[in-house]
Amino acid sequence: MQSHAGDDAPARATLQTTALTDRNAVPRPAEQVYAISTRGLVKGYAGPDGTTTHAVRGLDLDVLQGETFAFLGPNGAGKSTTLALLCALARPTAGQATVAGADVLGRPDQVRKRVGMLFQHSALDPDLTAEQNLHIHARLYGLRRRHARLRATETLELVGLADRRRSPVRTLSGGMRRRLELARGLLHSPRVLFLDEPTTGLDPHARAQVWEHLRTLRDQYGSTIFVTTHYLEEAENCDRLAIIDHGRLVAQGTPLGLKAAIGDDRVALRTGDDTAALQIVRRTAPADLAVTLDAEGVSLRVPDGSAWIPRLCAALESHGIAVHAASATPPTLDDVFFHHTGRSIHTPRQQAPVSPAAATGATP
Ligand SMILES: Nc1ncnc2c1ncn2[C@@H]1O[C@H](COP(=O)(O)OP(=O)(O)OP(=O)(O)O)[C@@H](O)[C@H]1O
Repeated sequence: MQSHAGDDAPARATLQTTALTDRNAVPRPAEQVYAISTRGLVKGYAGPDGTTTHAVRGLDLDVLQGETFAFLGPNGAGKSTTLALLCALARPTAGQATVAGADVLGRPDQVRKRVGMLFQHSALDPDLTAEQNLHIHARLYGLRRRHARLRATETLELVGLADRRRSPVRTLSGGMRRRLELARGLLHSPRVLFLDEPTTGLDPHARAQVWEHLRTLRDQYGSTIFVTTHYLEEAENCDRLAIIDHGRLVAQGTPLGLKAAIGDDRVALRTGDDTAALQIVRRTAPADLAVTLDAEGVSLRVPDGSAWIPRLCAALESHGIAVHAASATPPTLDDVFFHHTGRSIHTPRQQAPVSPAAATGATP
């Protein structure tokens, strides 16, 4: 396994010492410190009818310390289950994971102490004030009374709620409640913050505010942030992302890198006669390219899409077909998802494959 945030890291200390004392030493790249590292992580749920739902199937994941990392996948892909495993709230069926320097199987108590969590469902008491909610949670985390008060004040300021500290939670907007949850998750200064779909149900303005605070956390405090989401634009906000589908990791990288790997632009044409246009475009484009017709018109994927537009328009117009609109769009993260899974992230999920529990127990 790699070294982790929170290890007593003698290797890192050695590296720094070497750089200071040995001028002839060959410079080495800074050692990468992982806040989260998993190998072959599996979680199966036994069903009453003797089948097993494999929610997570052999996950290998590395998240660098200080990184904002998105875990992107459609409903039922296994995101919440992975989060529960990484926060040591559920035991893996197989595999291993180290989070904030502690092993989730060997030291689940340490993992829980070192991470902060924001669940999909609110853990706030609506009748207590923002401040009272934080005090209670700080005491539950084991913070002494004075320290609890101090951290409540600090975290309320961090999420922009200092002026609402005496407001009962039920009077706060949905966005403010999410930010208060964020403050709650930060009370004990966690090394890694996990957020399960933190902006689901929020309007775009409130969503942007939550992200503003997450970016502050990363930029000012170097926090490691792990966010599950099915919003493509949220994954775009992150330093890196992993795409999960049916419990398996299908791709991992930076948003730019993943999109660049797809390469091709999407060219879409709206014409006076899309059915006839489909045939002309098929004859004009290279033979191995798939040209499709849907509600948005005729489309195809080609490298350097904008260079193809004049060529296709000329071919269509020479056959008397008027082109009303033409566009070339670089790949999106949904295209990346499509490339790896054969469907859009917004397509309703097929029934997850199940297998007889007795046959495996831990089969990914
Ligand atoms: N406690 C459980 N018992 C049995 N099956 C479960 C349990 N929890 C989750 N599952 C199943 O495991 C699979 C993955 O679920 P999970 O909640 O991890 O997905 P998700 O990506 O977080 O979905 P969502 O975005 O809808 O929350 C699904 O098929 C789900 O029905």
